[in-house]
Amino acid sequence: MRQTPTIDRRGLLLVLSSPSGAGKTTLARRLITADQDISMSVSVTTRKPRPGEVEGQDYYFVDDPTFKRMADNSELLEWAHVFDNYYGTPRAPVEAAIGQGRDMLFDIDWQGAQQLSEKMKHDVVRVFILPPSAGVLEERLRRRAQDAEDIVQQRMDQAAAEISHWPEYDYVIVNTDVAVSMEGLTAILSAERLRRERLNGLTAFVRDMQNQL
Ligand SMILES: Nc1ncnc2c1ncn2[C@@H]1O[C@H](COP(=O)(O)OP(=O)(O)OP(=O)(O)O)[C@@H](O)[C@H]1O
Ligand SMILES: Nc1nc2c(ncn2[C@@H]2O[C@H](COP(=O)(O)O)[C@@H](O)[C@H]2O)c(=O)[nH]1
Repeated sequence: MRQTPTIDRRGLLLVLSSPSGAGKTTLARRLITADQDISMSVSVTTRKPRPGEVEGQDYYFVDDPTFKRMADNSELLEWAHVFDNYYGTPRAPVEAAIGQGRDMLFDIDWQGAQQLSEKMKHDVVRVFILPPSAGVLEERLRRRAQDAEDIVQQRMDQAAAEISHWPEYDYVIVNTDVAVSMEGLTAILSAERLRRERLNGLTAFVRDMQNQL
């Protein structure tokens, strides 16, 4: 059997944003399980853990002074104030992954997506997840049953503002059915991995071939 040659490439940063409850955490978890070549960026947050959330897996849960110190020391690649709490992306794992040609997945809001795009423009692929309707969004927030009523209401109140950022993204997926959304997401990832600009081993590969011709 003929083998496809391996061509070195830069890692990419796949960003998922959406109004709260549209399903990005659900899609992110599935993608991480299905694809061994992408790993999750674990954010730091001052939010309290939800039932079942695991330290170091869902988030690094810290207090306000710790978050401030990390931001002041440039340990965060981006950070934002979202729904009365601070959230940020630790810098070191992202820089290591990119250099080693590994991909990273981000579940961050539009402010984080903007900051990441400014800093690492060509490495970032942005996907906006929309719910099928406002009614379904509210239903999902309630069915998750992990936030108090006032928090669900606050997130619904913010949904229109969040959604207004969709034109800043490279792709948009309407998350009606998880399996169909996953097909879209994996297609995006496969195509983006093949982009010529990311294949930094391509020049050497082609030159070798030309020398053999
Ligand atoms: N396509 C779908 N069909 C039905 N339910 C879904 C779908 N996608 C996600 N859900 C459910 O909707 C709820 C919210 O999903 P999830 O927590 O993934 O949203 P999120 O966008 O990550 O929210 P947040 O921004 O608050 O973290 C969960 O209970 C999840 O199981
Ligand atoms: N800018 C950033 N936004 C982040 C980060 N981690 C999560 N988030 C976003 O916050 C809201 C709320 O999340 P929840 O877990 O409390 O429901 C959601 O939109 C996330 O995408 C981050 O590091 N930076």
